[in-house]
Amino acid sequence: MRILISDRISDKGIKILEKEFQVDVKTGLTEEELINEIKHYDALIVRSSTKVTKKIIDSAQKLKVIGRAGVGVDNIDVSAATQKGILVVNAPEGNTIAAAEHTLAMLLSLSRKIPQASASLKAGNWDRKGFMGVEVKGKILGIIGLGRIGKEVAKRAKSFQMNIIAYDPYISQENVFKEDIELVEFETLISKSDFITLHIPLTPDTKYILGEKEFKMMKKGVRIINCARGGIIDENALYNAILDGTVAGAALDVFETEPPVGNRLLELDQVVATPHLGASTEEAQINVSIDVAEDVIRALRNETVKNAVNMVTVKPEEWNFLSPYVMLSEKLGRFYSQFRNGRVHKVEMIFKGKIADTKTSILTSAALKGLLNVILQEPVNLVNAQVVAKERNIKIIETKSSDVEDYGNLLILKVYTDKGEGEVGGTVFGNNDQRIVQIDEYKIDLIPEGNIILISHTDKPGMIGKVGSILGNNDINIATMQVGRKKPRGEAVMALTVDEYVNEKILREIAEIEGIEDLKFVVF
Ligand SMILES: NC(=O)C1=CN([C@@H]2O[C@H](COP(=O)(O)OP(=O)(O)OC[C@H]3O[C@@H](n4cnc5c(N)ncnc54)[C@H](O)[C@@H]3O)[C@@H](O)[C@H]2O)C=CC1
Ligand SMILES: O=C(O)C(=O)COP(=O)(O)O
Repeated sequence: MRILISDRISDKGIKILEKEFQVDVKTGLTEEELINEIKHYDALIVRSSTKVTKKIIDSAQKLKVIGRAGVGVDNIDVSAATQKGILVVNAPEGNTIAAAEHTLAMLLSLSRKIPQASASLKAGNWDRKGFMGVEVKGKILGIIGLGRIGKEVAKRAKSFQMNIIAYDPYISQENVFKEDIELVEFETLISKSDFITLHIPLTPDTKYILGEKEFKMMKKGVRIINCARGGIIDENALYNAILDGTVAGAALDVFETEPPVGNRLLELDQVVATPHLGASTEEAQINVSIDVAEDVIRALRNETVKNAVNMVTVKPEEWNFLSPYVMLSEKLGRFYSQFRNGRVHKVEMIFKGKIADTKTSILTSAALKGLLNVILQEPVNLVNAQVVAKERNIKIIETKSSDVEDYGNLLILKVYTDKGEGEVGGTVFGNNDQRIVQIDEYKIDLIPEGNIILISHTDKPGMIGKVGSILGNNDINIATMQVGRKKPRGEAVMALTVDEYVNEKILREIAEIEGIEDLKFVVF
């Protein structure tokens, strides 16, 4: 397998990848060049410079994973990747401290005008009046986005005796000590803060979170720090707010367009700027390079990854328990679509027992993967299964109950089609002994492996013998045989596991036995 690295990352990660894969580092590629290159690769690793567009993703032929050596994935068309079943992973922890420290450096640069003073001195001046600063002690620092970086910024700002307020709609006050950080509404934050720093991702929701209206609500003399993403601040509105004196200064590490060629903000004395250096420390670059390399390897080996962006993440301990159920769910789907026809409009996954308290969404994806892969031409995997199903107007529902009936854990895949509904249920015995234990209302005990002949028939003497002799005459060896029935001599289901592939002619011969209503050959 081949890996393309299209932005500069630390050698440490590259060395890990090279132990197992062919790695090519090609930086500075245009979109056109990347469209041509991507066809040959199983994995792509980027930082923020490469824009992984839909065109690039659509040109990929065997791409399985896109790795982001850093946090923000706004440069990757994640929904195009999901659609195509390509996993996106990032490395969100390795550069937290670097970004937080850079933010503090920017805060102090801004309050003490260090870059301007340094440039003046180097230009031959000795100006001690022109660079009067302000202290940060006792000032209100408003943090927008209290995630990994926002929290580290808060800790450090606290040691400067700043008063910290924060806005993050996804965090509640119980998660932070009120003495350290007071969570407030957005309007309160922007109107009360002396310094505002942003630590949110760029998404359609956060685009221009600070614009003309917000700058009008701010305290006169507020200072703004953006070490998160260009595009979360409306740069024109910021420019005007600096000119009209509302904003005393801004420290910007990121820009709407990078590099920020012709950006008027860079002409202003009140602006301190760095070229997207938040994550640029030796330590952070080693961390993210190793983290992304390890996750890309896991993805290429089909193992569970640590930092999936477009799939549910499962911790290794949880994965040990879940993985046999993931395999079973896929088999339930594969089984169902081979023994029933009809246009599917709803899929219900029913979870009973302890399994109901786990990340069931991955099990639902696995069942859909099994079900849809038999029906569709396009490859369906755990990344795109739910998206593909929804695109086909298949309603997906999950029903959970902690009730334990006959089995410790039971998964039932119930499928609703234009020809009626049907279900198949399974469980796992011991560590990884997967079984199908229910087909519609029939109880059964079937190992979902190999080739299975599934026969709906009337239960009466001689049926098993007749089926067995046709198979015997054709040199087909029966490995196991099961009958599920509601009552003696009523409707029943017979499941035969056979060692050989059974051709159409033999299946037709069996189907003609009197009392057999339906017959399907299922291959796992
Ligand atoms: N300048 C640089 O080199 C770097 C920039 N970054 C940027 O910093 C961002 C934050 O990184 P982390 O703290 O690691 O991410 P994170 O995911 O730990 O934190 C983001 C926080 O933003 C919050 N949030 C989301 N939408 C919000 C909204 N509308 N209003 C307020 N809060 C909102 C989330 O609840 C979360 O707590 C990244 O997305 C990336 O764009 C990250 C690393 C380096
Ligand atoms: O991790 C992030 O989100 C960053 O912005 C760092 O970007 P970079 O990898 O330095 O291009």
